[in-house]
Amino acid sequence: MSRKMQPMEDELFPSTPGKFKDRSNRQFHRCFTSTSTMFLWALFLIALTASYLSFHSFISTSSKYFSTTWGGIQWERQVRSSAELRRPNGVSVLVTGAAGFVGTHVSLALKKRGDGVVGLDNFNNYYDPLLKRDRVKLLDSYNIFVVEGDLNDQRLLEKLFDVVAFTHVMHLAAQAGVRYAMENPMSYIHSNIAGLVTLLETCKNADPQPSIIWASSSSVYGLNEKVPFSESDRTDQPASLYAATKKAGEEITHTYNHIYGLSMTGLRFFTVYGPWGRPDMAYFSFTKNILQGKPITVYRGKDRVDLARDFTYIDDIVKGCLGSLDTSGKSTGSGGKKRGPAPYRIFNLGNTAPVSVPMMVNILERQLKVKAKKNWVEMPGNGDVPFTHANISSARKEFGYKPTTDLQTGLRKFVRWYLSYYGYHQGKAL
Ligand SMILES: O=C(O)[C@H]1O[C@H](OP(=O)(O)OP(=O)(O)OC[C@H]2O[C@@H](n3ccc(=O)[nH]c3=O)[C@H](O)[C@@H]2O)[C@H](O)[C@@H](O)[C@H]1O
Repeated sequence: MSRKMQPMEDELFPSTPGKFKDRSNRQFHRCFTSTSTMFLWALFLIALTASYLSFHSFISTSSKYFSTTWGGIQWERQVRSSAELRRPNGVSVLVTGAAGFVGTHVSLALKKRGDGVVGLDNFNNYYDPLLKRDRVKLLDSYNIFVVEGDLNDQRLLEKLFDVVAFTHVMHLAAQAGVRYAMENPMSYIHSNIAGLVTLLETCKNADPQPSIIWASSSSVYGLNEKVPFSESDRTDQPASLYAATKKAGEEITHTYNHIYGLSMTGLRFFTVYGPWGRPDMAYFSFTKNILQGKPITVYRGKDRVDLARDFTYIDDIVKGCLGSLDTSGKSTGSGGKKRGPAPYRIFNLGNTAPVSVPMMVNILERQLKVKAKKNWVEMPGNGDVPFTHANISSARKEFGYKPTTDLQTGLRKFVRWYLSYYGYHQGKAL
């Protein structure tokens, strides 16, 4: 090694100064040539490494969100069969978030009246994915096919529109939960902003364009103090990132309505509850804890003021979803071009009868015949609002929306479902 190195050292540091210039010139060229070659090689290696890394991160990001399980003749057959109409003038609906709480109920209701339904869900683990799988088993028994995939997978969305000319999209997929936004803010951007835009991009290009009905939220009213909340009230003071993404959704859908002629209906749901509900919500987690003899945390406002919600039963919400779908009016564009103005609507879907959280706990205690162990805690500043109360006159006028289930009746149905789903043995819910 050292012997091989010797000549090169000699060349670089000549022992005869007089010959230095000549040799150094030649050497300079050779040196320059080899430096530039090395430089090019280094560049090449850097580029190679960078492209490997970005490809690797693309693959891992994609595999996190995009499932490759879709496609193929059998898959297309399932999609088509699920979308088949079984009534004259039926509609074919793509339901996003079909394995979710509201998505499951709406899919069933559409199918039962003879409409074609195809579901889409990414089965994320925000809460127990087993519950989602069980909901899908129920849907499957009604021949509703739920495609596993992410809203941000535009190729999948385009494929679905290639296979079925959906007349409507019932867009219920979202990152839900008000307080979780502090833990995982980016999941809200991924689903409620990026996912929404990907869906709208696909819908705007579809020919024919579908009409879109989608889930906004009562949380957009944020710190609004005027009661009951009307659609024309202020919605520029969100109290959580969740609320902010839903409000952004209302603005984004307006843009697509304005530029591309997509018919848009946003539904502001008020604390929806019922059988097959979301385990992260208070009425659900309280039930679990009460049955297991564990304490529950009940938030209170300043000066020990009770918090209140306009709890709305799932069957009433389903009626509101179908009513708004049936009156949604057509999109006017095609191939990404608007041909005329299309409907842009926003509706509150609430119960118009707020109930305090301690009262909700009280009803649960009576239904479960178990006393709750309550920890009273001042409402942390984590996105909650003190109360919600819907004015539903717009929805009533447009499509006869009229909620009929009070909290007591609705919670009785929920508790019956909960006990049959999770089982109840020797005083312990499983
Ligand atoms: O209408 C909506 O648009 C939203 O409704 C729902 O949000 P919220 O109305 O906040 O429901 P939820 O979490 O059940 O808390 C209910 C009450 O219990 C209180 N609460 C909550 C948890 C707890 O441990 N203790 C407690 O007192 C809490 O302070 C609150 O007063 C959906 O989750 C949300 O995704 C969105 O759809």
